Amino acid sequence: MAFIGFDKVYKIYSSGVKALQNVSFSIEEGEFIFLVGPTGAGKTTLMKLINREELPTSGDIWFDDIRINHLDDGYLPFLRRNLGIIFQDLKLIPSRTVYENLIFPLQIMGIKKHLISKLSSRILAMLEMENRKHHLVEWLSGGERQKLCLGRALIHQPQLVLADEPTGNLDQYSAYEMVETLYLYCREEKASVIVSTHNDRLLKSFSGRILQLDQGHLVADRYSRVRVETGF
Ligand SMILES: Nc1ncnc2c1ncn2[C@@H]1O[C@H](COP(=O)(O)OP(=O)(O)OP(=O)(O)O)[C@@H](O)[C@H]1O
Repeated sequence: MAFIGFDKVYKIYSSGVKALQNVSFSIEEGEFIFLVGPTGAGKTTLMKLINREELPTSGDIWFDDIRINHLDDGYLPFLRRNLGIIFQDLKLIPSRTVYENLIFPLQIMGIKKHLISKLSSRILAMLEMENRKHHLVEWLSGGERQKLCLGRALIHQPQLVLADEPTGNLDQYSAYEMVETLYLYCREEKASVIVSTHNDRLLKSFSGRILQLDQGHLVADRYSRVRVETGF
């Protein structure tokens, strides 16, 4: 059984927009996926279906042997424990510190203080933001906020990471660094990672599977191989 499975999924919003049409694919554990397609192709919708923020109009979605479109709402926190999500609108609390924002998901999960301290130190070191730990998020640059979101998504060591346009406001080097972090996380933790992007240069910098949507249809599913995987 695949780790993630979409089986003939349709998503038609109440406005009548057909955001996804007859989409079927499967993803194995440890796969790194770029999700591409023009504006409005359905990339965010696809991620929201995996996160159970939206339900499909028809078809089934499987996550680790569980048919999540039939999952009782009471089980959603268990589903989301296995997910790390980087949203387009970041969802940080600007009036709180870097540290407070970082550990927020761990507190919700009821993780013990000593483990929170260990996990947060590891992530702050990974982000090279130890000296920003007590800074308010509103003092950070856009790129630093995006880095913090990346850390917050990975801090609980999820099995699946969904990153929706995580490099949107970043310069090319920072975008590369962010995807490289996700790429290494995928390899080291054997986690699956789905990154939606409009940035073609990133596709040329990392080997991986590319799922391409167009007007709600999955129009291509291919692999790209890059000979040298470090540096631009
Ligand atoms: N809540 C909603 N209600 C109605 N229509 C929606 C809703 N969310 C998205 N849509 C529509 O569904 C289609 C797919 O949107 P989606 O955000 O999934 O595309 P996308 O590929 O992520 O686009 P972008 O690259 O611009 O972020 C678009 O036509 C969009 O306007």
